[in-house]
Amino acid sequence: MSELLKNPRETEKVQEELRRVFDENGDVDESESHKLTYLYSLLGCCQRSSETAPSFTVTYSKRKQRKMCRWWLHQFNGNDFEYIPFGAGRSICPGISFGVANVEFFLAQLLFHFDWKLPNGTKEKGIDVTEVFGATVARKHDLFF
Ligand code: HEM
Repeated sequence: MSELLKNPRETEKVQEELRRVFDENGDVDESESHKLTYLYSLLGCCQRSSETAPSFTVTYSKRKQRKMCRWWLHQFNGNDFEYIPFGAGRSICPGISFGVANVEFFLAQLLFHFDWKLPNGTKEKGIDVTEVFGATVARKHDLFF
């Protein structure tokens, strides 16, 4: 939501897609979700640039346990670790489908039914996207709109 508010042109494009696909239906459901290519691309970008789960991938060697920062792994191009918002390997998130479906559906509903505006003359550049790290990554300051 923060990224979309910072990029109104992208918001318009994704709303156009959603409203075109679900025009007849009048509401968002799973029936046509395979047609939401722009929404999926945006979600992919956001998951890559702003991770939800800052946990560390733990790898084991014979003698020691090594912790490998997954944000750092995101900087790798051209191998299997370039996109791992749900982790990888044996401890990969088992809730991927449930998690993705909920994020997509919730966001798609809000975009379909509402036009998002920043309050009180706030400019896109004024949105503070500072994050704090814990069990999950969260905004440091609440997002009001
Ligand atoms: C968009 C939503 C979600 C994101 C971004 C996410 C991300 C992650 C990440 C990064 C890990 C660590 C993987 C690793 O250590 O390599 C993880 C683990 C895990 N996730 Fe998720 N997750 C999401 C939703 C869910 C949901 C909905 C459930 C359960 C219903 C779930 C259950 C778990 C469990 C049980 C683990 C531990 C797996 C293990 O250590 O064997 N997650 N998740």
